[in-house]
Amino acid sequence: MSYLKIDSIQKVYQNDKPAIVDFSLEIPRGQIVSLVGESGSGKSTLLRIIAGLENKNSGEVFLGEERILTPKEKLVPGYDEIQLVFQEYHLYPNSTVEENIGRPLIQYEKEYKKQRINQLLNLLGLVEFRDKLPRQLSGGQQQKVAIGRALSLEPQVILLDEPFSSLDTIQRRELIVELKAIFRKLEVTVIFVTHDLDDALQMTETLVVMQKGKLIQKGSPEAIFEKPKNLYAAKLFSHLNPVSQKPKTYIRPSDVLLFKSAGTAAKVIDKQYLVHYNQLTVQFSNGSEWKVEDKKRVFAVGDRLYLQWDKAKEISF
Ligand SMILES: Nc1ncnc2c1ncn2[C@@H]1O[C@H](COP(=O)(O)OP(=O)(O)OP(=O)(O)O)[C@@H](O)[C@H]1O
Repeated sequence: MSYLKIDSIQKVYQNDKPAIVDFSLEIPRGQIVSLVGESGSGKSTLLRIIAGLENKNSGEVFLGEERILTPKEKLVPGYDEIQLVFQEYHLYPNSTVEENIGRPLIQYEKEYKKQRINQLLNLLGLVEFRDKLPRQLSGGQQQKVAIGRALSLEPQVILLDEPFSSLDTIQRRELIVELKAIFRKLEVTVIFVTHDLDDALQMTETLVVMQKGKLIQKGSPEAIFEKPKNLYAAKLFSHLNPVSQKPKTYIRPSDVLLFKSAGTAAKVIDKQYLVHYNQLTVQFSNGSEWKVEDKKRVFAVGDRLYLQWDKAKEISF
C-alpha cells in the first residue's frame, strides 16, 4: 500500500521554466528510496514540496490519508511527521549535542524528553559526546546530531537532501550503513537525495532517476542498469561508448573484451590505473575514441589491441 503519495506535481518558479514536471511517485511505509539527479534537476524543490515547505502550481502530496498543505494553506508551514535534513547541519553552535537533539522537544514533558534524547543518543552512538559542542565533533558526527534532531519528533518520513556531500568517502560510507540500519529499525520512510550513484546504491535498492524536473525511471539498480530509459539513466552507471554506424547505440566499457588479435583494431592512447582495472582510452583508425577496461592490466600506451563485444549488450535509445 502506498503511504507517501506524490501525485502529478507541477512547479514553476516565477517567470522560469518548470522546476518539477508532472512528477508522481508512491512509496510504501518504511521504504527507503534514493532519488538521483544532476544539479538543478529539481530534487530539493521536490523535497520541500513534499515537506509542505514550498508552494506548487498543481498536484498533491498525501501522507497516508492526510493531504499535505502548502505554505499558502497553512499558518505554520511544515509538519512534525515529515522532517528535512540538509547538507549543512544547521546545529546550534553554542548548544551541546544533547541540547541540539532535544531542541524540537521543548514543549514536551520533561521525563519523556529525557528518555527520547537518551534513546537517540544510544541509537546514533553519540552517548559519549552528549556534552560536546558541534565544533568539537567530526563532520559525520555533526550530521548524526542533525539527524538525531530530525528523529526526535518521531517523524514518519525523513527527507535527506544531499546530507553527506561535505563528508569524505570513508565517513560517508560508514554513516550510510549505520543510518540505513537505524531507519529500518524505526520503520521510517526515507527519500535520500543525492547526485552520487554509489551513495544511492549503498543506501537502498530502489532508485528513482530524475532529470529536468521529470521522473525518468524508477526501479532496482539492476533493472535500470539493464534497461535504462534514456542516455542520462544509462550514464549514471558508467561511461558509454558510441557504436559506429549505429546511431544512438552504445556499449559499456565493461562489456568490451580486449584481445591481442581478432576484432576491431584500435590503439591505446591513454591508461589510467583504477582500483579494479586499468581504464584505457583507445583510438580507432577513424579517430574516434572509446574507454575500455583492461582487467588483467596487460596493455600499455602505444599498444595495438582488438576489441570484441556481444551485440546483445549494446544499448539503444
Ligand atoms: N527559490 C527559487 N527561485 C527560483 N528558481 C529556483 C528556486 N529554487 C530553485 N530554483 C530553480 O529550480 C530548478 C531546480 O532547482 P533545485 O534546487 O530544486 O534542483 P536540485 O536538483 O536540488 O539541484 P542541486 O543538486 O544543485 O541542489 C533550478 O533551475 C533552480 O535554478
